[in-house]
Amino acid sequence: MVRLSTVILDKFKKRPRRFLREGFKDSLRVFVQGGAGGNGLPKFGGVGGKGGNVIAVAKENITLEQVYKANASKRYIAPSGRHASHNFILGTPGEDLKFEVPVGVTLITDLGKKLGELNEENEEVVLAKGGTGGHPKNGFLGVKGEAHPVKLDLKLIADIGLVGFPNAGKSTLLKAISHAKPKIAAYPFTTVRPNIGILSYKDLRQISMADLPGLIEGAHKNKGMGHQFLKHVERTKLLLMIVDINGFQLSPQYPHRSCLETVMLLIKELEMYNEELLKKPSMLLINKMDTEGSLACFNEVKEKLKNLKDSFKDYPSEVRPENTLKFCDIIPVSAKERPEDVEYVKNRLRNILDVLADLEQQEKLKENSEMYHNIKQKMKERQPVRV
Ligand SMILES: Nc1nc2c(ncn2[C@@H]2O[C@H](COP(=O)(O)OP(=O)(O)OP(=O)(O)O)[C@@H](O)[C@H]2O)c(=O)[nH]1
Repeated sequence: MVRLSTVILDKFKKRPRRFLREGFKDSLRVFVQGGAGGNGLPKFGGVGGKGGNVIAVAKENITLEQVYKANASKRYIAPSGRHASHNFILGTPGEDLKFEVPVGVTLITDLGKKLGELNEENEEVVLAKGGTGGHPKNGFLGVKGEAHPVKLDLKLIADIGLVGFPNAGKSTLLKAISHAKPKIAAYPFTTVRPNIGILSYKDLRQISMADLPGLIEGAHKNKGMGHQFLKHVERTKLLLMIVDINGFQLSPQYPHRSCLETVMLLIKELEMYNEELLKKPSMLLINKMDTEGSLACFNEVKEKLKNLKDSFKDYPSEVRPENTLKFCDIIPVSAKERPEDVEYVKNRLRNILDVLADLEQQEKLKENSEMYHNIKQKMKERQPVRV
């Protein structure tokens, strides 16, 4: 009887949701320890070998999931240096232990010290230094290597970060505009991990776009998946916000939000996460413009969207952000029904990114010429005095 009820209970037991089991890993905590230095040999003045360092090396096309699978113990301990001996008066140093991590990882200790950021293929950061070998100054005793846990915090590097509440059409747009194959369904939270799509242009220019899911009203209070994915926006050059012209309602117990309210709420969530995000260049897409009554609705809100800050006063504080994003473009589209809209958006995105790149270049040149000017000035001041 007991067995029977266990079997029945087992059947109805809430199963873990698939996405929770196979979740996208964007952080991993590992333990690193540099090798100990070998002892010296006082009798002959021998010096012990230095311990090996633990080094993280950035690689494209590798995920944190793979890093974890490659070493489930999550311990990286570099070999020690050899002791000095009669035959080898200088102990052989321990080899460095290198392991691969994805490009885009920031390495932080538990005390919050940032050890480095890996943004380019083959870049390296030393996570734990090996100890020095024993020599006269340390009494010929090898020193232990550094040892501490390190958090590998992955922030995707994409040119464009796509944000919107669930069901707005993020996946539909990403699929239409790039080669990505995200899941699409008529219910919220289909996307539970960031998807990256590549926008390819005829002249072979490529732009990456990350669909950042899971954002809902109240995410800053850790509702839903909270701000889990918003950290990825920090590294994008352009924010692409997408909202449904018909507004949004998470579920019947939540209020229905109009299109304008949705835009405000999204800005509010970004602001609550990091107000610096509001300084990013951005573009707003009003989606599902093929649905009934959408044009009338858009004509009604168009001006308000252009002068968003002026509309704030008409809305309660729960909806209203303190500041706003400045949209370079506000474009009505149908991501699902009108490929021409998608093509237009694709070209506008490229134009904005190209302009941004030009500005960045000019800024760099200005900085450089200022730097040269300063150097010249300083050199003049320090010219040797002729007697
Ligand atoms: N009529 C219409 N439906 C659309 C349009 N774009 C998306 N949809 C539909 O809206 C629903 C949600 O689309 P998704 O692309 O999955 O939305 P999402 O924002 O990625 O949703 P999450 O994965 O929950 O974050 C799907 O049923 C789509 O077919 C559009 O332009 N017009």
